[in-house]
Amino acid sequence: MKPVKVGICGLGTVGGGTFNVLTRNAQDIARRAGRDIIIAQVATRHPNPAVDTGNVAVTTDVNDVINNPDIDIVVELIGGYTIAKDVVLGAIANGKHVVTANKALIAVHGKEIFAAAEAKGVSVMYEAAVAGGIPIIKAIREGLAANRINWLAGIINGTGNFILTEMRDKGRDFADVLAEAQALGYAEADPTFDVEGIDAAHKLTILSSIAYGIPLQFERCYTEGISRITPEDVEFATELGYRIKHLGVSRRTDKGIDLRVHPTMIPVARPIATVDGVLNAVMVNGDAVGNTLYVGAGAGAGPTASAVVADIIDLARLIDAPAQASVNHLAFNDIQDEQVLPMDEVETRYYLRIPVEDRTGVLAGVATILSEKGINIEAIIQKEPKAGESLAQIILLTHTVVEKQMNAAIAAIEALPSTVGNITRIRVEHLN
Ligand SMILES: NC(=O)C1=CN([C@@H]2O[C@H](COP(=O)(O)OP(=O)(O)OC[C@H]3O[C@@H](n4cnc5c(N)ncnc54)[C@H](O)[C@@H]3O)[C@@H](O)[C@H]2O)C=CC1
Ligand SMILES: N[C@@H](CC=O)C(=O)O
Ligand code: NA
Repeated sequence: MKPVKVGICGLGTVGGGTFNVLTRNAQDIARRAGRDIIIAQVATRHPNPAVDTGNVAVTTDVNDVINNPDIDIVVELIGGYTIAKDVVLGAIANGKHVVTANKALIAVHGKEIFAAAEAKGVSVMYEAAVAGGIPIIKAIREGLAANRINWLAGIINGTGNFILTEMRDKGRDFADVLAEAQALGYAEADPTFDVEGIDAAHKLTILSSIAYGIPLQFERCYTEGISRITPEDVEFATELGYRIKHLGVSRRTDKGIDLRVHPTMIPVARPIATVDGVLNAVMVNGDAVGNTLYVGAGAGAGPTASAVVADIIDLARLIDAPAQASVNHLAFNDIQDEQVLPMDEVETRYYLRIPVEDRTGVLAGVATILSEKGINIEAIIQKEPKAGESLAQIILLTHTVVEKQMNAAIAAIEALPSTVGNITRIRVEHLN
């Protein structure tokens, strides 16, 4: 059978990994695809010392790849919304299939991109865009296709999980661990995307769309990062039998889809709570299957290339088939607009850390406000001031409460004369 020819745009961490995996595993890949897959051309601004491009044509102009009549599949591994979008739309316009790892592009411009692809009868594949090497898109879109998905929750940013793990296990400094994640090729070009939760929100947007058949709506995803987590909270969480993880959570509720990314305390007994380092993990609950859990490396050259190459193989196998043979870009034929629950309406449990004056009656004052707001306390501890300090801390866990009630309670407790400074709030999920 005629070989399939691939053009790779971007030869950085993921592009380099993709080149190397396609080359190293060429024989097995050909056996799986039913034909040879050949790298016809590469476009990159900078050479990658980890890659020997050998006889493959290398250019600095992506248009050479997009307009190369020999190329069947364009692989976009540049990142960002500008050149990457031109590459993807240009390739589609030229009737080429596309593989991308670019979650920002899919989450924000996916609607336009998929419409263009469908009009041209080509496919855009993006398994690497969510949870790196974990085949989570395939799992939800195909493996769980029989189910009504009730909820999903995941550690979907490798950089963030690596930072939290190193801070907890080795007491390392946030900035120092982030620099290491950048050196290892885990972080985004702009690392605030990792630490402020934007990257995880891109991924949750994509996962939720394919899980529930709703539009991609990144702008409606509540997003909070990990930059304000303190070593103190990590320590108290451990003492209470929890781990702090940066989680993307989406859930079908009577009032709409709950869509949020934020630091989350999870009981240590849940398997996802002990998924550490650059590993990602996604739990998906379907009405027929129950709970399922997927774990693997969420970032880095090899793991991400694993997903990119799997998409290339899927495309190569179906390259002569009619467009209808391919799975829908977002899993459903009809995308239905369901309301995304405003954050104020979300119901969850909470951890609060309240810095207070060290005197009697303070704990009772806090408990009274919570009771007035209808908030039930599950556990409460008062920590004496550390040596040389004057502030005590009240640490508490609540039962489930609506976010707006919790906001009102926090405002009232912060207004008490005995409260000194801001309250830290971390949402708690039991995931069962
Ligand atoms: N690094 C990772 O672990 C993962 C990255 N991704 C996504 O993969 C994509 C690529 O990320 P990385 O490989 O980490 O980035 P990178 O910065 O290592 O590589 C980007 C590559 O694009 C090239 N490039 C930039 N502008 C170009 C232009 N105008 N023309 C031709 N080449 C150009 C650069 O020379 C470089 O080779 C991004 O969308 C990222 O979000 C997805 C999953 C994991
Ligand atoms: N920066 C991302 C890369 C993979 O998507 C991450 O750290 O998860
Ligand atoms: Na994936």
